[in-house]
Amino acid sequence: MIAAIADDVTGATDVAVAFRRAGLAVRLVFGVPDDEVPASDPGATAIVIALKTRTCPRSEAVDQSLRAARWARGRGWDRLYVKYCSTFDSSAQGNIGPVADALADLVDARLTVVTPASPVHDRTVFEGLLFAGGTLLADSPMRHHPLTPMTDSSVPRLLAAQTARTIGHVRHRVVRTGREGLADALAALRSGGVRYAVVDAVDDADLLELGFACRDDRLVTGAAGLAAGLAGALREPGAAPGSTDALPSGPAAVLAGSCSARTLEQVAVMSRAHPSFRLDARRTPVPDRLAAEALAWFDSLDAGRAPLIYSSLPPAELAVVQHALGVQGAAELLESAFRVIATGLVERGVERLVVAGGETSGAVTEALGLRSGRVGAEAAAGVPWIHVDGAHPLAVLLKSGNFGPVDLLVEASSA
Ligand SMILES: Nc1ncnc2c1ncn2[C@@H]1O[C@H](COP(=O)(O)OP(=O)(O)OP(=O)(O)O)[C@@H](O)[C@H]1O
Ligand SMILES: O=C(O)[C@@H](O)C(=O)CO
Repeated sequence: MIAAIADDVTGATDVAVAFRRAGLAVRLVFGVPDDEVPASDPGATAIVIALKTRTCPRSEAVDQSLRAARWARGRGWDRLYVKYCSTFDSSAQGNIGPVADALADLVDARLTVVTPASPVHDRTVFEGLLFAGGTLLADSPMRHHPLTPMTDSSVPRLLAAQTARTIGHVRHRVVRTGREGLADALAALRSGGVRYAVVDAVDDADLLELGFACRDDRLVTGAAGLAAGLAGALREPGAAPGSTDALPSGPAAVLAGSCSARTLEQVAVMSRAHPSFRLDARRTPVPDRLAAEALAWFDSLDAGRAPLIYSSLPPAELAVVQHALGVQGAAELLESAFRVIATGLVERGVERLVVAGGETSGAVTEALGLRSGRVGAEAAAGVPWIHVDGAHPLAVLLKSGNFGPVDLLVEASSA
């Protein structure tokens, strides 16, 4: 019924569980699917394709998104949902605008809805301004993001930097009139030649009405909030199916490559009570050596509490590393190290792997060669366990940088 293409892996698990909560049976696929990936499980009503296209070069993001969209449409998934971050993480180059432009052309969409609102995560849009945790985005900790610092809160303005197409706005007072008023407002924009409608939304009720207003669109874009609204508008009444898989009983480990404010708190809590190892990219600026140090440390541990390996740093210290190694250089070095570490941990028998950060999770899932998974229980809002299909038991918890309570890493790795 609906195929979501997510620009990072933690976002994919967030949207997958939002669909599931709203009553759709979901399949999660990692990377651009190929012919070996089954088009769906019998009875699946949603498929989520997890890409790593948030910060890659624009042409690559467009190419991968188009290939994923063609794969989905060729297999009967006729509605596309582009999932970006609820904090609209992107740069002036994209990739939200270029990907949306390309997919709109693919499906011949005249007007496409845009709203990053995700009330379950306290992200709201009012008068076109994006709020995170009740604060304007540009005043929130997102202004310090290592790769996509967000220093403007206006969604129309952020989008306008990324597309040449006309952008309109639907104000909250119109949203509050409900699905018919919204449909009229969208129709008026469409007939005026507007290509993107940024729509205000402050709660789930707004997003459900918007879901009804755009339920017949071939392309819709948003974060997990509108995905839930759309799923609510599309689903047949009935029970919400969910994976009943038990978590594997083998050892757990945590990898944190996110420098987001919430991850920093979670790392601080976990490192007080669990063995922890910080990846120091400046001291050891060679990924394989950095990974070897971490794995040697892991090998020296006695069995006991789950270990934490992290690179998370607060903004001032992060700036020092980025100054020394370059923004991309530091990110690539650490992501490469996390790839080797994750593979080493699974080879050493880790069966439950918790990963903090979308880029980091993308690197880890690629390195582990994960292809698809079933969406399991939610450890926190928007953070479900994913039971990976494969020869060995493995469950991964891919946590968005700012999601989850402060004890999430401890709780998840003790589960
Ligand atoms: N100490 C560090 N110095 C420089 N870069 C770092 C450091 N630690 C992590 N990074 C890089 O910062 C980026 C963090 O992005 P990531 O997507 O993993 O986290 P996030 O943005 O907080 O998560 P999400 O996208 O799920 O909200 C990664 O590319 C990572 O390699
Ligand atoms: O929408 C969000 O905030 C998350 O799903 C995400 O994309 C973080 O990377």
